[in-house]
Amino acid sequence: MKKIRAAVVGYGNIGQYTLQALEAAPDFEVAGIVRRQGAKEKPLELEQYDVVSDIAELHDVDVAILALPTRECPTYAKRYLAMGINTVDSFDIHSGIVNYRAELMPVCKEHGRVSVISAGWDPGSDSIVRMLMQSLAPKGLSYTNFGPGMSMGHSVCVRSKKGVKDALSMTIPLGEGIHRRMVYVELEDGARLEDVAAEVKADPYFSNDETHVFAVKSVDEVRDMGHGVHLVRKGVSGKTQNQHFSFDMSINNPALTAQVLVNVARASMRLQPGCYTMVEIPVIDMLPGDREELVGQMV
Ligand SMILES: NC(=O)C1=CN([C@@H]2O[C@H](COP(=O)(O)OP(=O)(O)OC[C@H]3O[C@@H](n4cnc5c(N)ncnc54)[C@H](OP(=O)(O)O)[C@@H]3O)[C@@H](O)[C@H]2O)C=CC1
Ligand SMILES: N[C@@H](CCCC(=O)C(=O)O)C(=O)O
Repeated sequence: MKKIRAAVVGYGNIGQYTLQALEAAPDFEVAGIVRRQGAKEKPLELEQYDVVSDIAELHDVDVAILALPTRECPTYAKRYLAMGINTVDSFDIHSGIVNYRAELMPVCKEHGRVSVISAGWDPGSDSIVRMLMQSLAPKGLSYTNFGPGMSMGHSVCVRSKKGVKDALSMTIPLGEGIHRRMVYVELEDGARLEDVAAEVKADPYFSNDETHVFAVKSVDEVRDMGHGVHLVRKGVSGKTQNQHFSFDMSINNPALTAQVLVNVARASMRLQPGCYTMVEIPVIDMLPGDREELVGQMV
């Protein structure tokens, strides 16, 4: 069977784990890696692959996996869809997802392509669990409690601020879906901690949460990419109260995000043109293998 040709766009944390997930998948082949610096200083593990600065230099790309800072995803997605390439990304600004989907929908329709947005673990697989729990007890309360662990999205956001060389944002659960942000920054020479802290606290990624910013000598010495979630719902099924559901996981953040991106890249090849979030995709389309066999094994 013909393999799906996927390009990895951006070779940071998620990009590196995406390459591993593609190499482990039976139905994919790597079309190449797109980096801002192209093939300059090509890492050893990329020796066998085309590394380019523009996706147009790669041939027959079915799907581009955008392993980019969230705020860069819309620009790249629109360009690639217009080139006839499906896109998937892990855009994680929850309040921006509806608008982002509306922005990409006409582009997908015009070019007959598929984009799966906000696919990771949150937003992403957690969104499916939240929706399933809500359907099982339509009345009630749900809470998503993260961590403690490293948020890649929040860390990327802090790294984009002037005067920041490197950053780690840890998410600390306070209960009932409330979190504290502990941010560790390595500053550029001459940068002032109070200026950086003010910019971070004003950013929509942080502005709704209690946030503390600390300067450290080396972010590398304090970084651990573990994370997790405890999702709970207590509510009412039909007219019966006190139904209690929970979902837990403890994970390596970029490894899980990358696996989900590969799963939705696969699903993108099976969907009608349009822009989708994960809750809109049949879960079975995210797995490799024969549909009948999967139904037989897992239903
Ligand atoms: N939905 C979810 O569950 C999750 C979502 N995420 C999202 O994944 C995103 C990426 O995280 P992570 O991999 O840790 O980030 P990194 O910073 O490690 O990697 C991003 C890569 O994108 C490229 N890049 C950086 N800046 C720009 C720019 N301005 N324009 C174009 N390309 C750029 C670089 O690759 P190169 O130098 O090769 O060009 C960089 O290494 C986060 O922003 C987060 O929102 C992460 C985890 C979970
Ligand atoms: N989008 C997150 C994954 C979910 C955890 C989270 O949102 C958080 O720690 O705040 C990330 O970028 O790591």
